[in-house]
Amino acid sequence: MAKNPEKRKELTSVERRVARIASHLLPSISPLSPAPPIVRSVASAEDSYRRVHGEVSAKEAAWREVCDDESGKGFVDIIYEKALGEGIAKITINRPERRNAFRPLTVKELMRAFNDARDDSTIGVVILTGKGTKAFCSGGDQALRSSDGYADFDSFGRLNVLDLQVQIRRLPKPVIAMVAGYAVGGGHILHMVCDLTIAADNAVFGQTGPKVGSFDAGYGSSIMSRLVGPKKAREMWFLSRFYTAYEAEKMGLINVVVPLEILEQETLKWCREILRNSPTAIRVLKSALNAVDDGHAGLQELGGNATLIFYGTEEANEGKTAYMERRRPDFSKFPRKP
Ligand SMILES: CC(C)(COP(=O)(O)OP(=O)(O)OC[C@H]1O[C@@H](n2cnc3c(N)ncnc32)[C@H](O)[C@@H]1OP(=O)(O)O)[C@@H](O)C(=O)NCCC(=O)NCCSC(=O)c1cc(O)c2ccccc2c1O
Repeated sequence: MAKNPEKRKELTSVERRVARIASHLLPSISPLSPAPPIVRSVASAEDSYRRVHGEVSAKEAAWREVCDDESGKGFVDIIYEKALGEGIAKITINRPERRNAFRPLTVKELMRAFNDARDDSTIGVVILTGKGTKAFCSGGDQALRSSDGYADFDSFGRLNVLDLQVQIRRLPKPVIAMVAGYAVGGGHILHMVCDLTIAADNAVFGQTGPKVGSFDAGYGSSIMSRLVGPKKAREMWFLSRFYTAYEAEKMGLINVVVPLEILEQETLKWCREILRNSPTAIRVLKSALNAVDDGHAGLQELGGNATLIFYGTEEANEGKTAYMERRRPDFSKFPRKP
């Protein structure tokens, strides 16, 4: 035992730290001994991390409908809402009589709402969902399918949901798919391009393309393969079966399954947890997690974030100020960090 009181204090502090770390670790399990019951230690339940950050509220949100955006066109196929006093936007596909199948107009409105949520600096997270409990989205409206895509009010067809997929992927805020009922066909791809998926226990997931003469060889294939692995992705596309929420969770296709009755409550909790965290950290992480798969476009997004952060520094400001003052910039005081 150290005699010096300072040294003794230091030793005690080290011992306490080691004990705290040890309490977070599971005991090692010998292959011969039965697995010990996993007991959550009181210490870890009351650690400083939890004391500081604590639980988020599970209260209902006070939704305020956004009836229009700067285009002044209003919304017909979607409902766009923002939670009063919270940084949460909710975009709902509102065609329940068609199991929330999308037509070109639906997609255009979704893009306008996502654009608004992106530009609104009070919004930190966006929920995408479907009206009612029977479907999140059943994909493209097959009644409007023509030889060149989907046509509603135009004399030509479109596959404009592909632009929406890219928009969600590049949105610098997390997008959460809140899924009740069917998420199939192009609707299944929409949940996959979202950052997180929270599913009700009645949710059903799957691709239908090969049964209805369609396929998505873009994100619909590549992201799926990333999520569930190449073998399972082949199974999902080639057989075009449907999967329960629990099967989807096991496959890594979604984040969590909750009872239908608490779907929105749980989604709001996830939103609130995200909103407590650093928006810049979340923004850069989203682009970093996508960068490797999105090639040049992914790097551009990640690189743009680096520029955005750099513009806030004194070093970057010296460059701009020198230009404005018609003088040579002096970067000599900025360290070349190791
Ligand atoms: C989703 C279902 C499994 C639900 O079955 P359920 O028995 O519960 O309900 P009904 O079948 O009776 O449907 C009620 C009502 O809704 C209509 N409806 C449902 N889905 C659609 C739809 N996608 N298009 C049009 N209409 C739909 C249905 O006809 C009923 O109407 P009533 O008038 O009879 O009441 C089941 O509905 C189902 O299997 N739906 C079809 C799913 C599907 O195949 N979707 C299309 C896949 S292809 C696609 O989405 C797609 C779109 C794109 O834009 C792409 C772009 C680029 C590449 C690929 C794309 C792509 O693949």
